[in-house]
Amino acid sequence: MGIVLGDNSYGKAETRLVFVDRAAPQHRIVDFNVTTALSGDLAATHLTGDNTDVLPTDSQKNTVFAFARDGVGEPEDFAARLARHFVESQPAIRSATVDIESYGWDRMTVGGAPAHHSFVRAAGTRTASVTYDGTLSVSSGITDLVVLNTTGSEFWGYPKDPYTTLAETKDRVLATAVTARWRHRAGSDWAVSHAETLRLLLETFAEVHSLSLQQTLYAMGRRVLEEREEVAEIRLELPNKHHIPVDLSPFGLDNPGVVFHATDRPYGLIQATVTRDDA
Ligand SMILES: O=c1[nH]c(=O)c2[nH]c(=O)[nH]c2[nH]1
Repeated sequence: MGIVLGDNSYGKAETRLVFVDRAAPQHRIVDFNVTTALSGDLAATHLTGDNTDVLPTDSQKNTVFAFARDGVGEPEDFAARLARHFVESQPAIRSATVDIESYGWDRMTVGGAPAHHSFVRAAGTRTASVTYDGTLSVSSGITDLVVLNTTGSEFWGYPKDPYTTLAETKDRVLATAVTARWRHRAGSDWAVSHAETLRLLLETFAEVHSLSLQQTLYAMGRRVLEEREEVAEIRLELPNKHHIPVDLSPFGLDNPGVVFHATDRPYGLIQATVTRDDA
């Protein structure tokens, strides 16, 4: 029986980096969660414990902070800088992936004026994932973006087997927490590309009259590919955050679509990649 080492990588997960830009009286902040993953000729450490080629994960964490000294810019650019650095400075490293979660902070309004140094956490988390192995591949995304339509959603026409109890509906609450990740086929202004893609995802969620969350998902992905030519493909993961109408008849009350039980588990999970047929 032969035993061999398969795919492997190593890095520092979840380095929490906060950068405060004090250049103007109105401060700005960047709040990242950075994960590095390096791979290459790393058999020696696995097989014999020879660490000649193992840049410590502690050094990787330190690099994240050192590279932030003069500003970090867009998450895609910061991830690319780091990924390139690890491959170009470490002979054994062939490929580096840097994942960043970027938490948004909105400036507070205090006494009707924009605050100088006070912020409130924004909804949703922007994500970027960059791999450098001689060429750069860049994906951007969003996670934990919770959205809800109070109407404009139906679900009916499904098969009924002996275990089906779900009532068909022509009007339900549709809610989800969007996780989306899209691969770029060309570089672009990352901030604009992200803001516009997010706008398209949200607008489509709001505008589509939904016969299923699957239909909504596909429409969201399709709209992004139609309007953002820099995007090669997009993957969406949409948990169906069920809102179940409560039967109030035991209390002698009707419920004309006003009282719901928002359940958190279990939840339907709808996932798909929407791609170009030339991607
Ligand atoms: O939009 C939906 N898709 C499903 O596949 C499904 N299944 C279910 O129970 N409710 C729903 N809703």
